[in-house]
Amino acid sequence: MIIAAPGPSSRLFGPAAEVVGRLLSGLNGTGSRSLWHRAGADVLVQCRGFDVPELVASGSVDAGVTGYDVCVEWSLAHDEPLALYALPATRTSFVTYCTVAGRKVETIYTEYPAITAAWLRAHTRQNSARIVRMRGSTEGIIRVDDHGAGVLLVTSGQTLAANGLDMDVPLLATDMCLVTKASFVDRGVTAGLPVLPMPSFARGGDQRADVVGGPAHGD
Ligand SMILES: O=P(O)(O)OC[C@H]1O[C@H](OP(=O)(O)OP(=O)(O)O)[C@H](O)[C@@H]1O
Repeated sequence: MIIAAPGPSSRLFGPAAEVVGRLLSGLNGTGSRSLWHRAGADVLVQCRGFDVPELVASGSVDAGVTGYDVCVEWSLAHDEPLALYALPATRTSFVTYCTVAGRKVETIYTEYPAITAAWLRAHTRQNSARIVRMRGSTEGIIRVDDHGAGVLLVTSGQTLAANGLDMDVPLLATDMCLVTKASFVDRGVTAGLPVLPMPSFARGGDQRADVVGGPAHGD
């Protein structure tokens, strides 16, 4: 089996290494410059966390470890379900809508355009808002645009506060998860892991802004 996981340049490397070490026994040297490693009959390939869902969906790897947020974003953007499984919590963060109280929001800056669009559709809220895609570090532009809001990752909340963003609504909780194709069957790697559903606003059922379990930021 080939498993993809965030490499040493990723903020998820530490938490991912811990999880992957439990999934694949006999791994060595995962912090070196080598981005592939043998573990008995299995192989670990290291990459950017946000590329893991694509590698899984394409069949290039059998399974991946990355953030639940990244998997949900990929599934919504590609209209393709993936099988997501909860792993032990390492560092839970929240994908959060934020702005400055009282603003008339016209633009939403986000690294989650598909999640943002699904959430807006589910809540028939700010449907006319323009969505501008970013790769992170969105708080500054949100703050200086008088009609700006954002959907971004919040861990401690310190960055929100430091940039004067005082209104926030969590859309979903995120932590590390295991991802496979929906058709993938391997009792070994997924055994005993709870299945993670998509957020309710993306399922078309319960329309509340909910907080569903899962893992961080996939880079
Ligand atoms: O709530 P806090 O604990 O303050 O964390 C939130 C910050 O962390 C993330 O940034 P990251 O460190 O991943 O950098 P990037 O977004 O610029 O890639 C996120 O984009 C926020 O900017």
